[in-house]
Amino acid sequence: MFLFGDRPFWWVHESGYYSQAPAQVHQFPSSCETGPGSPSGHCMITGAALWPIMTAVSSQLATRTHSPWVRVIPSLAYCTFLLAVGLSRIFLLAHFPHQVLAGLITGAVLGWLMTPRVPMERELSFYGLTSLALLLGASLIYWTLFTLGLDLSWSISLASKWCERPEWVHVDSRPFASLSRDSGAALGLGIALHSPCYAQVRRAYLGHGQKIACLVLAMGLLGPLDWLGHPPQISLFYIFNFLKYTLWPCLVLALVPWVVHTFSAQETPPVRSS
Ligand SMILES: O=P(O)(O)OC[C@H]1O[C@@H](O)[C@H](O)[C@@H](O)[C@@H]1O
Repeated sequence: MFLFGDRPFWWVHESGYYSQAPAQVHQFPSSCETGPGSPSGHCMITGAALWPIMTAVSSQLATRTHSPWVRVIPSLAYCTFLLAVGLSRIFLLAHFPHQVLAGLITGAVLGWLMTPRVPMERELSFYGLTSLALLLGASLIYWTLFTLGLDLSWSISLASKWCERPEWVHVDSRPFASLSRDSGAALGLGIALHSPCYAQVRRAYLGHGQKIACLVLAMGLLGPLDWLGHPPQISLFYIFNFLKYTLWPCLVLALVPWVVHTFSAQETPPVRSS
């Protein structure tokens, strides 16, 4: 039940503490999150996702510099950025401070635990089954609790009720949107890692210029792809969301590097052997 925290933007109205003198709260387009408040998803996901980057940069610096001050820069940047994310979540009334703290700690622990365990060498069936287990497991828990009288969508109703503007209640903040995203990404990771494009690029060496080209091309493709796939019907949205996030790892890990590698290999004149 501790995962069911209220968010401040609806709690001020629902708690009854301010029934005598109604509180005026200022909301923002990103205040109206529809999931439960505890722990903060932004802090947790950002903390977990940046952990491997922070540790990789730290170890690079450790091998290249002897200054202990330089080596702590990645950790300081990590903490400062997360602090900013956490403060912004509180400022927006999306969270109470303890929910942000719980998100920060959970994110760092997840990053620390999962970084050495990224499944890169597993069979495609492993990724497919992981995706299926996520989808079926969460749906089963949802419908079982729903049948027992516990509606896990309670937070969507409260967010919709107390959000200042209906257009600020984003459908992609719903818990099932996260589920379709994560299960799609798990499947996409497997497809990408087992694709012929990835098999070619993993043996190739990409120079700095090619890496920058990959980044630019990936950003250029992911932007429009993110914009697509917002059908008004909720079940269609989940299906589109799943497909979109299945495609993302395929683009980023396999297709884009393959295109850049193939294209730039044609541009580079072959090295003559003496
Ligand atoms: O709990 P917060 O900080 O408002 O973050 C909510 C977000 O948390 C993320 O974990 C989810 O993937 C998003 O879909 C969701 O919008």
